[in-house]
Amino acid sequence: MRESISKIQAMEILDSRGNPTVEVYLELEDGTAVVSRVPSGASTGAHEAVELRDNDPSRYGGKGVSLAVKNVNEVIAPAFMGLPVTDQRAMDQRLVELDGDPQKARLGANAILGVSLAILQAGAKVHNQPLYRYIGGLGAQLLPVPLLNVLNGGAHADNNVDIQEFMLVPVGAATFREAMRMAQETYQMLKKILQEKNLRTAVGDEGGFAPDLKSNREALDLLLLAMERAGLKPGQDMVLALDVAATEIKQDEGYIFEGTLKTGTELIDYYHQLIRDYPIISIEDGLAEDDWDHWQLLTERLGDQVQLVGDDLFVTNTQRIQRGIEEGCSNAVLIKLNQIGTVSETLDAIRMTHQAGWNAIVSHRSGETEDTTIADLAVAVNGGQIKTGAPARGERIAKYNRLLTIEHNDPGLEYAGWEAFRR
Ligand SMILES: O=C(O)[C@@H](CO)OP(=O)(O)O
Ligand SMILES: [Mg+2]
Repeated sequence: MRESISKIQAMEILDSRGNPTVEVYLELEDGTAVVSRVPSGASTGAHEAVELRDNDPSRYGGKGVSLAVKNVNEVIAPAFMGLPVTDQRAMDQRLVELDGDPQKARLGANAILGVSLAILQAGAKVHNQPLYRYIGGLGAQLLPVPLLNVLNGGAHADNNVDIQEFMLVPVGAATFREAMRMAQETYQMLKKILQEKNLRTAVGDEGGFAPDLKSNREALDLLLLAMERAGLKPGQDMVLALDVAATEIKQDEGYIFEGTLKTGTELIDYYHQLIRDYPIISIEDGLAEDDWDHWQLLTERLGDQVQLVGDDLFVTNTQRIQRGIEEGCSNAVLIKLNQIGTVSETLDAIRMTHQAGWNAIVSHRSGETEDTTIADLAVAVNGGQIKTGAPARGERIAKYNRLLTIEHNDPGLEYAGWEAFRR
């Protein structure tokens, strides 16, 4: 059969941080060939599927992925020869069973995801459809609002700012193209303002600037200034989103925030004041991955005023999302393919999230490649939002360019705009 797999071959390549990651080449009987590349996080959650690294200090300081590559070539490839790529769910199920470990620790989620993504791409080619149509069918109608990380702190930068990501959200644009122009002009203006103030314009892992600042509020003030000087109205044309990545600042007794130890409740008070003072539409990981009680309190207090996104809390895992829905923890889920390891399980996580009336935000990792699958995924599931870094650096731009192309080629799609936040 022409859609049967005739070759799967993995190799070690490098991600945007220069760390090794997995690339998978897959070929069908009829010669159709595809390549997938796997991303990698830095502020990873403890409950994520396992990214298999070699732990051999003589290669890449122990970060090599030759074991994961070997697992693809020697374990997965032989088990998939001759199988058709068009039943994604069956293929993913087979991958999950072949591994057998709930966290995919045996073969590695990086090995498994590489194959799952390659199968997805090959399936789209067999059907002669763009990836977003193949995944989403005729239901795919929305171009996502980009959440652009333009100022970095935390684990993604070498500065003294403790919120990991400050993001621009161009909700007021009429099209995706206009959203990118607004974001790009604000990003360039921010650079100019930093230069005027003699602040560093070095960038963090996702392309956002990483200046040393006195406080998180100073960062927010700079962003508002940049918007205004770019001719935009904060709160109308553009709003802000944060990823606190609070798991990274969690200690046994509380959270180390702005130099002092704070309780979960004090952090919630802080966010409350922050959303009164700034046009913030979304706060991700405001609390740590296992602090369910404070997540519940946060949602009770602020859930009707702001989007509260669980990233490390849920790790794209339906068991954890289910608990969050039952206990009223957050009202949105960050979606990362490599946190769970297969395309089908990722789609299940999105479906569960949407069924609860919550938002699903498709996201990159801080370590990325030129793979653009997440751009198509965001369109396919009508997620309405995508988080994929600054409007700079090739590996982030690749996703934005893919969305510009999709918009250009398919005038039937609509930019989500404010609607994305009114689920
Ligand atoms: O925390 C996050 O949301 C991500 C992506 O921005 O970072 P990392 O990939 O390092 O987990
Ligand atoms: Mg996060």
